Amino acid sequence: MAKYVLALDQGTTSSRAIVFDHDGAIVSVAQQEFPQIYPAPGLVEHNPEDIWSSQLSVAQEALKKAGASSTDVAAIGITNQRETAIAWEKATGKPVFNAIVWQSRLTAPICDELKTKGFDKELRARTGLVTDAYFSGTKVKWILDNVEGVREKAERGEVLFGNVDTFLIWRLTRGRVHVTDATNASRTLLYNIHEGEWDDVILKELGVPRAMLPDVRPSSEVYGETDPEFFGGPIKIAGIAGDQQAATFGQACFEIGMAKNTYGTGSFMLMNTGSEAVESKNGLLTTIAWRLQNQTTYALEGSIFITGAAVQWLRDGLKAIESSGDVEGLANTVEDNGGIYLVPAFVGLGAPYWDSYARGAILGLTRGTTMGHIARATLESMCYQTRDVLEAMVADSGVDLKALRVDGGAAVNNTLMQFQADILGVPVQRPKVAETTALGSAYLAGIATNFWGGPQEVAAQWAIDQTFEPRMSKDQREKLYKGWKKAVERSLHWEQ
Ligand SMILES: Nc1ncnc2c1ncn2[C@@H]1O[C@H](COP(=O)(O)OP(=O)(O)O)[C@@H](O)[C@H]1O
Ligand SMILES: O=P(O)(O)OC[C@H](O)CO
Repeated sequence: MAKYVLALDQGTTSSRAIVFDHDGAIVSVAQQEFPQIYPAPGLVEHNPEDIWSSQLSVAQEALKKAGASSTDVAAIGITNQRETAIAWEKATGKPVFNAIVWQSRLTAPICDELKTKGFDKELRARTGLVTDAYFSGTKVKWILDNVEGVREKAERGEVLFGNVDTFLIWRLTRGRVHVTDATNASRTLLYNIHEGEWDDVILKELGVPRAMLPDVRPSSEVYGETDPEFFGGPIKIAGIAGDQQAATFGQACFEIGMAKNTYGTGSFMLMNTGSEAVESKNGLLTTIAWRLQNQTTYALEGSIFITGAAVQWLRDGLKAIESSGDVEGLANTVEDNGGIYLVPAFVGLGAPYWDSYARGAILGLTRGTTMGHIARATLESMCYQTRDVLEAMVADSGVDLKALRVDGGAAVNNTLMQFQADILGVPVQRPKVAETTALGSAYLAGIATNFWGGPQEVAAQWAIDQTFEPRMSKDQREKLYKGWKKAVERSLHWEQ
């Protein structure tokens, strides 16, 4: 009998594989970073072969560490950096261009044109998304328009498109399965979230041939089996979700009004809005949280492009710290931010500002400023941005958040989590299993293969590691936040 589920978590900076047991506990983990490609300021790409080879190798390593063979594994769940667009030749599986990463501003001019035409309103109504270079649709259009010969082949169905989930499944099944799930589809700017289909009006406007698009399936079902060669025998692929949706599932946010925030490269807050696709009037996205047996659950999302990546910049760019974990000690060399605000608009700003042309800024510098203040301002910027999206979420949903569930690589930072609770005025709950993204995709795969019973079993397994209660006075909280809003103002439209 199968004892485990294997989760493949293909993130922006690393590929991870985690083996979970029936209690939802981690049995083994393997992780590999892979190269980031920055062709020009504001552009970010990955080599799809790096994505594939790192992901396959960590999957094999995680199974080996667990001492597991293919028959020990009930299923594989796939979760992925979302929106990142890949196109490849059907016959050979060979990518026709680099993966254009979600962060890349490459298609900002295409988005400007769509907005000038007024098509942004159609896009918002049909997809729940704003017209921004973040999403896959304009990236696919760019590849079709700029890589020679691709458009003709795509029209004949000889070049296929997929997000990272689709590409990995194509490779794992040796070209037998071309699918995605509703959560990933809802991030493409090509999918009608109300009708549950690729949207012909949008496909026509962007000139994207339907023949190149994957089948859109629920987030939990058996899509196919891995080629026996990879893991010594076939394993069912039975769960797919974009990483932020998978984390929302892994955090057991099953009731309307429950929300989680993930602190990785960027931060993404999702609030469950049930069977209703709530339209945002405050700069958030309406997205699909998951689809189980054709029942769609929606969410409001606040997507923040840079949070943990600003800590990486302190490490790699400024060389102020040796490892990301050192930021906490450096920030604690000072008592407060000393009036410093850092706006990490390195690739523009996402929710709720949606300004591709904003750029990073450090404000309030004096002769007394130390690297400690800058480190503190970096951590605080993660929390202020989260407050920006939480305010929008409360305004859109009418729900007063009782607690925020947190996860992601930076959530281990207690100083950060305490400041987050202080600046929101809401308790912050960190769960025992911090790998909620991988866990969520494991649950989706395990539910499809009867390894787990359903969401109620997931909710029963969720447990708190630590709660951070707000301790700051309201006056102090509002004063600090006012300073942030002023700093953001200064960074907007910088490149225009
Ligand atoms: N102790 C820490 N304090 C603040 N940020 C941290 C800490 N540890 C890691 N990070 C940041 O968290 C991010 C890694 O988180 P992870 O969830 O693995 O990201 P992703 O899935 O986006 O690649 C990095 O950007 C890193 O700088
Ligand atoms: O890879 P992560 O964890 O930074 O997540 C990226 C998001 O899915 C982008 O929308």
